[in-house]
Amino acid sequence: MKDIILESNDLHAAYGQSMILWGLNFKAEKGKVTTIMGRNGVGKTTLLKTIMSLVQVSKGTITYKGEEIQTLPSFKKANMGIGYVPQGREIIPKLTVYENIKLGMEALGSKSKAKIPEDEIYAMFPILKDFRKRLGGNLSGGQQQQLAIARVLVSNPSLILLDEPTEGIQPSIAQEIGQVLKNLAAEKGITILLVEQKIDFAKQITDYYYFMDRGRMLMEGSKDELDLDDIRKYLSV
Ligand SMILES: Nc1ncnc2c1ncn2[C@@H]1O[C@H](COP(=O)(O)OP(=O)(O)OP(=O)(O)O)[C@@H](O)[C@H]1O
Repeated sequence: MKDIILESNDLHAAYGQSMILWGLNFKAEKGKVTTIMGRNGVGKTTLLKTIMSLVQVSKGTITYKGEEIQTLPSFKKANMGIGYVPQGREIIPKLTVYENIKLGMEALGSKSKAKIPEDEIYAMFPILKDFRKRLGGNLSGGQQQQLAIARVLVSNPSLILLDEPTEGIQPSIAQEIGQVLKNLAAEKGITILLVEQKIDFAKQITDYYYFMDRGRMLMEGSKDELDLDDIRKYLSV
């Protein structure tokens, strides 16, 4: 049987009176990359925010490692091993690269040790080692994205949610980031839930796809089942 880490059932979420997620069902399997695609404004970011309790669930459930988590606060979810890399990265511009990474470690508390130590992080993203003392705000978009992933990694996640990590970054860095994410899933068993609009990036790393439309899942399938040309057409309509 597949080892499902995260699952939603009949998930509804709204901003005030405006319902955005309308009974959404999906699953993310352990150690796999699950990608949610869909046109602008269909609710992809809202879904990740709802998983993190930044938007409240109005109906339905979210289950993480067999436990219902839809009513838990964000910090608790972070402590349970759910890492979130939001759109726009949200690194602290006035702190150095090292200090930004340290913030991720501090989230663990003094007793725990990062399972992925700093050395390993620097091996994944060598540029962060070179720029350890540089201010976060002085990094390029791609370097900031790498830093945001590094910061989440030192907090020992079992699951990482990423919101359009390739937005506004050059293709060669996007490819490097894709390779790191793929390795984290395949070698460390970390589950990746990715929101992405760029099909060429998604194709590089995805095991299973979902396509969202107006707050519902419209289509799903494994990388072998889906015809990516059809998807391309659908996304560009
Ligand atoms: N804070 C908010 N308050 C009210 N409505 C919002 C808020 N944030 C987003 N929305 C609306 O919710 C809908 C879904 O937005 P969301 O950002 O989740 O879509 P998305 O699929 O991630 O799109 P994009 O790719 O453009 O980020 C949109 O109609 C958007 O205008």
